Amino acid sequence: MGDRITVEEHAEHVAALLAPLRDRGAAETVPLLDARGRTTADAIRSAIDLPPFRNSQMDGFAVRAAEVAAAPVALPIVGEVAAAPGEPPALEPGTATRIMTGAPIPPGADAVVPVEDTTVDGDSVTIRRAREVGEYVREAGSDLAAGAELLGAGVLLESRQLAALAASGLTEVAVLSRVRVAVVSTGSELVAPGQPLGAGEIPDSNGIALQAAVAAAGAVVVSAARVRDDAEELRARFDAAIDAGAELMLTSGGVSMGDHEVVRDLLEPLGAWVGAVAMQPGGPQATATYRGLPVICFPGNPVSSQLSFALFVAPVLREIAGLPVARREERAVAASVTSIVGRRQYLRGRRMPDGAVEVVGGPGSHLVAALATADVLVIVPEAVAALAAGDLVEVLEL
Ligand SMILES: Nc1nc2c(c(=O)[nH]1)N[C@H]1C(S)=C(S)[C@@H](COP(=O)(O)OP(=O)(O)OC[C@H]3O[C@@H](n4cnc5c(N)ncnc54)[C@H](O)[C@@H]3O)O[C@H]1N2
Ligand code: MOO
Repeated sequence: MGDRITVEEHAEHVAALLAPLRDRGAAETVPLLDARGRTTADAIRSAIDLPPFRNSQMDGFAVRAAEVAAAPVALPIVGEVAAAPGEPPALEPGTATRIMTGAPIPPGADAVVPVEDTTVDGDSVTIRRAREVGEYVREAGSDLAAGAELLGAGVLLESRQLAALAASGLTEVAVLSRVRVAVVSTGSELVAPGQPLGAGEIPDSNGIALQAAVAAAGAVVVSAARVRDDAEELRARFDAAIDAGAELMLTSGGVSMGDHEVVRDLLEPLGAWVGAVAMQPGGPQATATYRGLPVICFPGNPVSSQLSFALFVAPVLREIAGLPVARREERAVAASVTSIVGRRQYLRGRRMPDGAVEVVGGPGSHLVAALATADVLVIVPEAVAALAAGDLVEVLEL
């Protein structure tokens, strides 16, 4: 392991390795309910007017505005139109038609008087308030005309965009395809979460964290596994992941200085970069290509591995998926903290109602439970040895 490289140098290195994933240009068509959180691949035009027909905005009476201008005016009630299939008959001059919200406006009517402004007496209605032409009438295409752009390309689909697609009669949408990722947890001590723990064993929490984080970054996990500290087992797992369609491999563990560093053992002879980044947690890192595909290797400690994904891989995957990048902001630290000069320290923090940020847990990279109570990373620059309560720090939203 040579000199430590900077966080920015490592980020650039990872981004360069992942650059080929940006040019996939691939799209896939998915049902609307599978499209939430995905990004449109193309601009989409509505084939129909929104709303599709002229309809009432109120429960009330469809009238000719000119006939009620001198309100109060009594008109005979002729017929009723509900929000239901079918075309209403034309409004006879000198009459009013009962109408419900969303019901088609009868031909000839040009205004709706809400029921609150009327008095009904048998078959007659007294319109107590005049209305302008067009009042409470929702014109066809007044939201969006047929043929107009409903959504642009690169739009993140949330429930409101899906509603607009459904309203225009679509059942599916072309979205950017997701980067296919393999997650490999290395370590002979690892067992599946929930398995009884033998002596020296721990649950594989990095596997869960990384799979969930990959999905949150808009990519998809196509292969997830644990391997023991055995380079051939890791090789077989990479080969299986490639068979499963993986375009990117992420590993945790096995990159530091011990005697059983499986990631180093397999990848260093293949030309991997294995080194150290001037940060804590997350110092030991590695990058490689395996059979032409990028492999990004995170240190095994749970905080280190989650943090490394968030800093180096998530921004690239999110950009590819069209998702917004994590927010950074400045906050005052609630209490004094110390740091290691020469390392960028990523402390775990929680934003407080008064706007300050409190550091939770210690700096240790094994503190998986404390990380779960954090909502930001508190970034202490390399040159800073200590911060006093009230000092401003940059925080990165988790
Ligand atoms: N002599 C040195 N020792 C270590 C150094 C160093 O520079 N010199 N760096 C330390 C730092 S910092 C880190 S971080 C770790 C990184 O080591 P590895 O990437 O080789 O990770 P492992 O040794 O495999 O595991 C470290 C730690 O994390 C636990 N772990 C691993 N995988 C998982 C998982 N999937 N889920 C939950 N926990 C996991 C593992 O049991 C270890 O406790 O090296 C230090 N040592
Ligand atoms: O850098 Mo290690 O990730 O501190 O624990």
